[in-house]
Amino acid sequence: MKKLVLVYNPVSGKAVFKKRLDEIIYKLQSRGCMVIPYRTTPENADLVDFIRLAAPDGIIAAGGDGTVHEIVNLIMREKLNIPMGIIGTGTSNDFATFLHLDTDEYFDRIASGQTMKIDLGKVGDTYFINVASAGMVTSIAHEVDTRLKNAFGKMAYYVHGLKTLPQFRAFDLTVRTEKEEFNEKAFLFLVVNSSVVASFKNAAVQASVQDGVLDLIIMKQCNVADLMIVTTELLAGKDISQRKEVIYRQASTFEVECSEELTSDIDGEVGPKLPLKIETVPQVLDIFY
Ligand SMILES: Nc1ncnc2c1ncn2[C@@H]1O[C@H](COP(=O)(O)OP(=O)(O)OP(=O)(O)O)[C@@H](O)[C@H]1O
Repeated sequence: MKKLVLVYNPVSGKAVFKKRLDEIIYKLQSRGCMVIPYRTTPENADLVDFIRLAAPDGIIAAGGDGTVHEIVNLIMREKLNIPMGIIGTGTSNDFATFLHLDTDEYFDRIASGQTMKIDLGKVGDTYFINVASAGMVTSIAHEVDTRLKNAFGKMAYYVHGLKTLPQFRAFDLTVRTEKEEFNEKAFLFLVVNSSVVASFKNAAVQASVQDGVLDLIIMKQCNVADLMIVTTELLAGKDISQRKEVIYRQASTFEVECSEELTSDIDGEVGPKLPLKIETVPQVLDIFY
């Protein structure tokens, strides 16, 4: 019998998982899995001990991108060497959306132990599964309070962005990869693993979580009209990588510097200030898939 710790965040999204707990336990138990629930808190001080004591065959993270990020880092930091599953119940569930995990068959694959190895990104000691970024989208995401995020859901970032449009600032960025170095005045940059970012489904067209590289998207400084066109195309899921306002690159290492103080965002959490060295750690995490 497969033993699984189900780490669930009771407040993610609209606190939806509380209503789904019984259903999810049923789905796993009826497929022959033993389910051990762990309810998260902002600290999760005893989570490592809990997991060590439970000695599970896998961890299922039920929450938003923040919960997924925390479990990824726990597995890596503690060298747990067990697969992780994802049940997306947050405001945005970018990684689960990218892998199309929101299906009934996913529970069959968890129960049968079907996994794949995926790349992660790393900044300092912190791993990220989806995105490291800095610039205007970062400040928007952190300013949106939870209530507003819940009320407007995925549109919150965009709506809030429109409100603050005149305050958008460009930053002088220097980017160094293993292949090149360049400078650009830009509104924001993102280094992504999957192509779903801030609920934009096709933000990085070439992204794969198994290719051993990360994808850089830079939104160059441009006028408001052009910015609106790119945003509209992003919302429509169009490929923006070839647009003149965008720089798109793939590389295994990105060093990003900024002439001003700029704070990064790592998988939706506040990250370190620039300069950043962002590395790909190829095929290092087992995911139920
Ligand atoms: N029991 C709890 N009570 C209050 N906050 C909690 C609790 N458990 C976890 N959290 C907080 O939830 C946040 C992570 O939320 P998560 O990212 O999973 O969902 P979300 O914010 O709804 O979705 P997303 O990040 O995808 O927009 C963390 O800041 C964590 O501290």
